[in-house]
Amino acid sequence: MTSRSRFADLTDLDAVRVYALPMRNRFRGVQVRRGVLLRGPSGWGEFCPFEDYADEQAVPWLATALEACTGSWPDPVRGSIPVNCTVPAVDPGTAARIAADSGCRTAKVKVAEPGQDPGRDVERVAAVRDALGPGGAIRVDANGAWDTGTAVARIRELDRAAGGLEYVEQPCPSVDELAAVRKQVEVRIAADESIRRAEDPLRVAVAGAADVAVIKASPLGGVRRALQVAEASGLPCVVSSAVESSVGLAAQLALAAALPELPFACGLGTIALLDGDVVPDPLLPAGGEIAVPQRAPDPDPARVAAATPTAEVQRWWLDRLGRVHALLTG
Ligand SMILES: O=C(O)CCC(=O)C1=CC=C[C@@H](O)[C@@H]1C(=O)O
Ligand SMILES: [Mg+2]
Repeated sequence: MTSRSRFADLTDLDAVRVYALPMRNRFRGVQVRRGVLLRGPSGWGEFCPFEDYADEQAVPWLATALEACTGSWPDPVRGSIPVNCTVPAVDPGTAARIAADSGCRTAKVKVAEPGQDPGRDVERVAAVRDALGPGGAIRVDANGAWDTGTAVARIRELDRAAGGLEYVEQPCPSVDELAAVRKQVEVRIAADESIRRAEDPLRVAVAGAADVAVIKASPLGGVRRALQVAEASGLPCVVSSAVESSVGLAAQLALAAALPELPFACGLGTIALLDGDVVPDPLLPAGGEIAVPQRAPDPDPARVAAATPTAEVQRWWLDRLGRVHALLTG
């Protein structure tokens, strides 16, 4: 890919559409997911850094969107991706329903939600185990909320409630804390927030901080970059989404499809978290797997029109896109 195609002039894009899709349950403090769909010579891409991210942090997200709409993805080595369903920090009944309705054999359960009692995590995990039955796999994600002592205690408790956890994602904020926790528990540790730059997975591996690397194309600057990072890490990788529409999710599926090894289900069953989509055939799992599309699906104009936010919100996103593009190309 040439640098010209990767960092296209924004005026080369022939469509730029801001969307806003409500979430079925609050997730990561977000109730409405927003972003921008971009159409270029190779199709559609999506720019959707979370709204609390600084412009600098959003730069690799734009590189990912431009790779999709002006460049290309690596060849896939598999045609479908096993995925987990994602269970937000909801009540046990809702958690069980999400897991059962998904048809997935693996569930990722959010825990350590700020302001929630830890007993709620135990109930949620137990309800998901009941819904999945003994053959399913359960992983939990604490988003770095615990100190090491709390992590060790909670992981043991949640491992019992789950009847065995597959892994715990980012129990503590720092790499050193992950390494310390990993020495004290039997459950595998996965690093997510600790992997945001190309050199991070290696740092995590060298520190003995994780058994699994969670890889996301957007913060790493695209499918090709993320693939290189994954291969350099030497760790088994799980590809996880950024809770995009199906347009952006296609890039994450392309990454999962191109990894030489894929020993775990990926965190790509996230369209179910959104109430709606911008494409006619959302990239939802069937039988716990998502078929890999050859390119991002085309948004449907009527759905995009229905998801178009206020003029003020559109302006905010277009201004952000312009600033981030200037940083990317500057
Ligand atoms: O991995 C999944 O099952 C879904 C994606 C997911 O959980 C996340 C996507 C985007 C932001 C994150 O807070 C969150 C995560 O921490 O992994
Ligand atoms: Mg995570």
